[in-house]
Amino acid sequence: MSVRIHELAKKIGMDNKALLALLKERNFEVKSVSSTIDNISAEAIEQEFAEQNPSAGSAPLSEDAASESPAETAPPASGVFIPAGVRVKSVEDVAREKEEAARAAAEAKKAAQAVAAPMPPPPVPRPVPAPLPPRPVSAPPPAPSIVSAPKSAPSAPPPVPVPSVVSAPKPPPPAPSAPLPAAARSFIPPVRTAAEAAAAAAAPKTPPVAPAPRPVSAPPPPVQRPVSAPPAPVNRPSAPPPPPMAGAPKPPPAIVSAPGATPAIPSAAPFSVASAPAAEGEVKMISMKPPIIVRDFAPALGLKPFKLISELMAMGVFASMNQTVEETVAVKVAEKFGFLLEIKHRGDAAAQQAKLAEKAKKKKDPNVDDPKDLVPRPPVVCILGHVDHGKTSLLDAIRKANVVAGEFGGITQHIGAYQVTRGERKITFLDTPGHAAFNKMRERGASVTDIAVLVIAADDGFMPQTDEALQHVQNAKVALIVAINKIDAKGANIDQIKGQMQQRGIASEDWGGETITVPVSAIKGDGIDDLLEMLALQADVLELKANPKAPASGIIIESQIDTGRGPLATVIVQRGTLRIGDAIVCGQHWAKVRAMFDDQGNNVKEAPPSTPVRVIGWSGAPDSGAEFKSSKNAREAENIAEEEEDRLRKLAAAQAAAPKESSIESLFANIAATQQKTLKVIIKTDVFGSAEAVRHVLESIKSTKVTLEIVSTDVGLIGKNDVLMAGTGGAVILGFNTKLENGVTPLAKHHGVRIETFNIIYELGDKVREMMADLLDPELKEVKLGAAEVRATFPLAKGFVAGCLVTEGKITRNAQSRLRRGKTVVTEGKVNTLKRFKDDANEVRAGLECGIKLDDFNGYEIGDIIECYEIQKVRAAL
Ligand SMILES: Nc1nc2c(ncn2[C@@H]2O[C@H](COP(=O)(O)OP(=O)(O)OP(=O)(O)O)[C@@H](O)[C@H]2O)c(=O)[nH]1
Repeated sequence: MSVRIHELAKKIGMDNKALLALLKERNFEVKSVSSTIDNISAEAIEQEFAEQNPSAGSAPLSEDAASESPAETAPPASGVFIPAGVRVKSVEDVAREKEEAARAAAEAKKAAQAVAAPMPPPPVPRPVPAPLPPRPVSAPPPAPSIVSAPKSAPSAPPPVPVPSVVSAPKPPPPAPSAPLPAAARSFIPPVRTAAEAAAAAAAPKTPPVAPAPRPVSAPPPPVQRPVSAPPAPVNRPSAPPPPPMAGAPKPPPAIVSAPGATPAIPSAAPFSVASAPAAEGEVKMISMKPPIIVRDFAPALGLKPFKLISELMAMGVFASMNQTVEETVAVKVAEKFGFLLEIKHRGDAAAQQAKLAEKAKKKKDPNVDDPKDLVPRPPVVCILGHVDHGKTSLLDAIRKANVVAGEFGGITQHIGAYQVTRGERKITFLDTPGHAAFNKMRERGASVTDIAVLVIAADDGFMPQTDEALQHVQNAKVALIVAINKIDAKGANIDQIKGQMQQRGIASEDWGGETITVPVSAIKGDGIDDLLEMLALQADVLELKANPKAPASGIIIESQIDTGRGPLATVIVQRGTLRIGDAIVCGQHWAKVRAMFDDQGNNVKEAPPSTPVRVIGWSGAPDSGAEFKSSKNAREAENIAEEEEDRLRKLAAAQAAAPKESSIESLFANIAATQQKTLKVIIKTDVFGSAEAVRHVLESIKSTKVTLEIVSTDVGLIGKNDVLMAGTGGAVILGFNTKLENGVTPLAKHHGVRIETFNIIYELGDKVREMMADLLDPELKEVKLGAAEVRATFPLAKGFVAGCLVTEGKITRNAQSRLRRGKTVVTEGKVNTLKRFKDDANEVRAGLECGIKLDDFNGYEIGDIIECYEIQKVRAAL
């Protein structure tokens, strides 16, 4: 058993995403809020939340938590709610810890180097090496008091209690940006070079007075963090004074000031000084433009050029003052001196400038929304799947499950786009046909949606259109939810479907994949709520937003010409709000929105993002799948549409006028084409999508013998103009889901125009195939009638006659025949004479004897076979 994250979140009253973040931090393998965790963990979390005091702040803290400063227990910036008693490391914590560990390692290394320095002196007894408390949780000392400690450093021996300060377990402050007084910084380990070493040497003699450290152990104030030193400093007291310094202790101040002032490094000790900042964790950045010339590079590192040259020589690189240093070498040298060298190539700057320009451009671009204008919008969900797998039934069930189902009338079949309300949320659905011919519609559906629901019948499994729909979904890169429908049906096998899903790389969540899979029964209504919940959840994850204030734009889902209302189109608004009176343009068509209707036929005045509406007022039926955009006014929209029409016309003319390939082959091909039989058709359909589907079916009919020419495709009733056009061009009119205008039938009869109408797409395809085949000359086919074996020969006055026994079928007078001797055909001709005894016969059947004489042949031999056949004409295949 497992529990989905969103379910658990609901139970414990926590935000989905917050819980997801919390679980991720706890190393649960969860990807989305629809992922699951095991029952036991879920219960533990539930319990944990149940036990906790509602106010996290007042909850009794665990030992760990209690040890944290208030800042640590506060909810992280991510907004993730962390219950009391639950210690969760924030990202910053983790980063800080890492940084700290790295620093500690560096220090340890340094200390080790110091120990290994020339002539390591005998280990100095550590004054207060004392066992360091693991986590001096007990409040850190107030910052100022600590700061005061180092202040005394230059004049007085280093305070012995340093270790205790150092021992402060708390990592360094999360925000290093917190200004740390220079004196305080000098307190940090690396500072401890000459002066400190000397002081350390003296330290054992000095009693651990430590006025400064005391405050460290002082109670509460949380300020202590910044000062808390890295763990390594434990070595500090034992660090021996460097021998050369022993005699002449150098005043530490120069070093103390190192963090701030880079170049002011005594050339005599470039290494120690230069490395100071790095040791303090303050890696200094130098940025230089190539080429890096020794003369410029040295001052940047705070070195005299000759020093840099000798340093380079030590690395095997010989360069003079004016010579350039290779970038990789320069970086290494910089690192050696505690700097991070950033080389600014010109390309980088150019790219940066280009980026800035792009940003500026975007700012001005009216097509780019200001994030503050974006508001959540309903998801657009497309239902896809194989024919008859229950897409429409599922949509019906969803509409019934809709909480305002009572408000809905019957399904408005044609619009194909619906909006349902669930609780306070709206979801927009697009229904797509499952038949192969409607591929374009499915592709369009998938491409304009946010989430695709792939419906698979549990008793049928993946079928060709299921795979095709899946392909569309994957191409469109939209979120996928699989609805295994018909789970109530006999033979339903959910596991088999899940297996098929796995084979296709979309394994179901409970099979270790990521695809949300919901078993449903559209007929019984089972699982519909789960499906809606998953859709809502997925929409949450996608964080869909749009700008309702922008000029309206969107996609044409379907268009048609309605008798009475003229061209109308179902559109989905994707951006902005479409209002009555708006001027919109789509390709070569434009509209001043006269009226808009929702999926139930109600008048609507405005359509915000993700709303499907039917728009009336178009100049023509726009292409499905095309994008529409708002214009300033109707005139501008008309102009744009006209320009587009003009452009398309010119393009077509240019294509027609383009020089054709002229070669002998193309000449013969052209001659063959003119001689080839052609079936011309005019397509009329109810909606644009059907026209596409019919075209698709017709284009899929392949024949080398007959060409199919689609003269025109249009939506609407079959009218007189269509008949006249068909009469002139010798075309056939194919109507799909449409009717004939009054007076069309007699006109068609008069002009000899054939009109065929269909409601089922594959019937249309079959009929067109037939019509194409009818144009071909019939094929001749030999049909065997029977055979007879020659048993004797009889002389006649003129020639011979063969005495035969009919062995199969029948022998017919005047039928075509051939005489075989073994495998050789000796002669072919008609059966001239056929006699039964002495009488003429028209046909003699198998098992009877007869006399046969073939046209102009007398050479019969016993054993010859006479075969009788006829030639029939059959319809040629395409
Ligand atoms: N037993 C059972 N039958 C169902 C279920 N859902 C749909 N059907 C039946 O499946 C058949 C096809 O349903 P439709 O909803 O028309 O299928 P469709 O996928 O929309 O079909 P097209 O639009 O032609 O692609 C109908 O006879 C439905 O009654 C279900 O959950 N259980």
